[in-house]
Amino acid sequence: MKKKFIIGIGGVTNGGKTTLTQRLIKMLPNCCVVHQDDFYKKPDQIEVGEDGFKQWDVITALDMEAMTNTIRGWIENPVKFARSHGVNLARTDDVSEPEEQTHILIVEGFLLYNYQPLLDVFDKCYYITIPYEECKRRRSTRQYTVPDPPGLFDGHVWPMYLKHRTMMEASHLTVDYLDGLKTKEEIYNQVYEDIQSNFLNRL
Ligand SMILES: Nc1ncnc2c1ncn2[C@@H]1O[C@H](COP(=O)(O)OP(=O)(O)O)[C@@H](O)[C@H]1O
Ligand SMILES: NC(=O)c1ccc[n+]([C@@H]2O[C@H](COP(=O)(O)O)[C@@H](O)[C@H]2O)c1
Repeated sequence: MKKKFIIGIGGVTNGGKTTLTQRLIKMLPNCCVVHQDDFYKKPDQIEVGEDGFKQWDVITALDMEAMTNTIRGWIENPVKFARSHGVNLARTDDVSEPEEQTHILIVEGFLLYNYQPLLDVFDKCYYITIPYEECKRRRSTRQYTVPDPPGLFDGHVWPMYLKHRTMMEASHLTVDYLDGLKTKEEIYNQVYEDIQSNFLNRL
């Protein structure tokens, strides 16, 4: 029986991916996380488009090879990965050895399903959506390491989101959509129960 599961939490910027991920990793056993944002290239390596904006919301702004290698490291040895990332493993006195237990990796990011080499690693693909107005409102209060210049949301962020979502939908990947307008609690409960019934109760 398979005992390693990779769960993607993708979706629009400010949809609530990180919020959901933080709650899940607290509650799921033997659960590690990879954040796509950690693989951003340095600001001076980000291309400037014809529109004058730095192109932050495209796949080439991220070191996807490094991210793929990190995920492959977890696949090869989730116990070693967990230990080296300070993740507590389930106690071994009343269950099996760590190597025999179920391990979960959550991969979180806004462009998860637009990089071909990673598409087949996911056992489950969630995708959080929120409408334009709510996204723009949440984004306006968000502090990134590099602040958004005026006009970036309408000129780059939102159009790139629509473009990448259309590309994902054309890829025939099976995606479970999550309504990011629901409360944090509702979204968490929905996903937690889904993971429990799909991956944990079946073992
Ligand atoms: N379900 C929700 N309802 C209302 N606000 C939310 C919800 N989930 C997240 N937020 C808020 O939206 C902002 C972005 O959340 P975050 O989890 O960082 O999104 P992402 O990782 O998708 O960019 C934060 O201020 C967070 O508190
Ligand atoms: N983490 C960074 O270094 C950085 C810098 C500039 C913009 N961003 C923004 O981060 C967004 C993606 O992250 P979220 O899905 O967490 O919002 C993109 O829309 C991008 O414009 C991130």
